[in-house]
Amino acid sequence: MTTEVISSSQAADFDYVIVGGGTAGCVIASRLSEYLPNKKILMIEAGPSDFMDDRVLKLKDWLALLGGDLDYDYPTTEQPNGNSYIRHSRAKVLGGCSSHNTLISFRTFEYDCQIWESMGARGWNFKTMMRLIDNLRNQIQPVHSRHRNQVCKDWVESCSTAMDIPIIKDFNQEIRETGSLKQGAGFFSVAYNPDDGRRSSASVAYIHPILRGAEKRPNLTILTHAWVSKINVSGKEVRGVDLTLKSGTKLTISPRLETILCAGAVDTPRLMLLSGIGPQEQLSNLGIPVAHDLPGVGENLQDHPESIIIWELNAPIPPQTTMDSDAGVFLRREIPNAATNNADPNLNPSKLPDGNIADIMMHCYQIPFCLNTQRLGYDVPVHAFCMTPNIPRPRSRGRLYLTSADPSVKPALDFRYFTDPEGYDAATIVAGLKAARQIANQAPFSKWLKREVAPGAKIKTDEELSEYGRKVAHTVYHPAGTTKMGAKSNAMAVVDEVLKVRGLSRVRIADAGVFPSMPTINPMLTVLAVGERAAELIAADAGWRGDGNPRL
Ligand SMILES: Cc1cc2nc3c(=O)[nH]c(=O)nc-3n(C[C@H](O)[C@H](O)[C@H](O)COP(=O)(O)OP(=O)(O)OC[C@H]3O[C@@H](n4cnc5c(N)ncnc54)[C@H](O)[C@@H]3O)c2cc1C
Repeated sequence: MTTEVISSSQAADFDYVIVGGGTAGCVIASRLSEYLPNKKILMIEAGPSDFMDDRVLKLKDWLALLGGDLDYDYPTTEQPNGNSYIRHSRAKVLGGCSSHNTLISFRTFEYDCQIWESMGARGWNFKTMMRLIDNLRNQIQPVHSRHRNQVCKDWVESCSTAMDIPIIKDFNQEIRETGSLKQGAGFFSVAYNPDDGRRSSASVAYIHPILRGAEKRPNLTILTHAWVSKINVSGKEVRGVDLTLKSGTKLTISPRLETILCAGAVDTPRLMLLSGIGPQEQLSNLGIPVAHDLPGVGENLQDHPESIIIWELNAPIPPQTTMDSDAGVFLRREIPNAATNNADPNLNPSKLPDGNIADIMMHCYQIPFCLNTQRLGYDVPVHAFCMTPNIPRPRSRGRLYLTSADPSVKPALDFRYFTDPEGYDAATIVAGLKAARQIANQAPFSKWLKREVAPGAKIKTDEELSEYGRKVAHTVYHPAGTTKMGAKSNAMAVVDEVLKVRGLSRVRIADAGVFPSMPTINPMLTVLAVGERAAELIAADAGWRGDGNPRL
């Protein structure tokens, strides 16, 4: 079972402490306790357990969790080129964001692995990523036929006809076999149980078997409702963390071996900065004593921005669905290998050619997802269908920073959306909106549509589409990169290729923050793979010799 209480005598009895029982944290807790049965592991989660909690477990109800009591709900700073009203949901519950996301599951592309390696993430190659993803415990499969409604099926068919692209039966099989996705449309693969519609989140797949007693892990303690407020640094060594239990009791945990930070791309850098680990100038200006000057903490903030185009339907959407966003389309806008012309050395330092892999992606939403259009005065149709073009490999880079030493003040998230000097990000959104209209004009999908609600027929030129597209821009909820992995020579890297924090001993980071750059696809499987690899690396340092598979 999970617990909300540990005593001060227990506090000194752990070998490893995992901060954050989220997507990567759950993988690491499960694997480390399996690989190292003689080591004691504590995982600390700020939120409650999701075990037997159908509010969380029923995938279709995901939207109801956003903005509620299980959401940290981070605002963004003013975005002069984009939308300043975006709220970034981050889950506060066991399983982290995999407990409130849509569980769309894509394998990492080979190209993204090559970019990572070119940025100093040695060993994070495609072969290794595929091995790690093969090893995941989540139940992942294409949306079941019983969850495919006719509107969505017609949409996929129209994507294929209008754009002259194939229908892909299994996106992940395609990535596994060819290394990427080029143009194509199809139903997503989703981490869920098609029989009961429940999530196969990180906690369900990795922790629930332990909570049910189906797997015995006497060496693992899962502490919920406990907030980690400080990483304790002595000299150049991390000694552990301070935390507050649900009861209000404060404890210091000093693991014998390592502290592993898995609080996510927002809360890991936030905790590091509040603990004095980060850019010296920022910390000194706020009066936070500097424990370790590390300039990259909070920098390199990335996301998948998306925009939206909305139609009113002339009939209600049939009820079959997994979570109202069951299918998607991948397109290619630029000429082959255009990425080699990218002048920014921080984005593609080795000028790696991108062939003709997808550079536009679109989800469909079978609900009125009108939160950003309504503010501009557009109406909200009862029966709606939305397409949300996003930027798979965005070029704008932002930063996360503290504005106060007060730990209750949320950090500033400045994504700097649509600020890349070449205007690549904005152009991708315009191309996506135009493609969406082409698809909407194509039968059989076109037969379902009554009218375009937003932006509406009056918005036509590229300039108009760009302005609209950026004003109503939203997030696919994929912040990453704020504690990036990189080569020793890169002063802005926060962790090395084995996830150890630069210049400090006995501490690693394993969450979406370590991504050197954003993978082309929705990132959850890549985060789970980071968790799997972190567990292998940590266990190997403690003498684990693996399961007989070669470690690349
Ligand atoms: C609404 C939404 C929809 C998404 N949909 C998809 C999708 O369909 N497919 C996809 O691939 N990706 C999706 N994503 C992105 C994906 O879910 C995340 O990238 C991924 O889950 C992040 O994992 P993580 O381990 O980095 O962090 P998290 O999963 O966020 O884990 C961090 C954990 O740390 C805990 N924590 C934080 N601070 C502290 C502290 N100080 N003390 C103790 N505990 C702390 C948190 O409570 C949380 O449980 C979505 C995200 C959101 C928000």
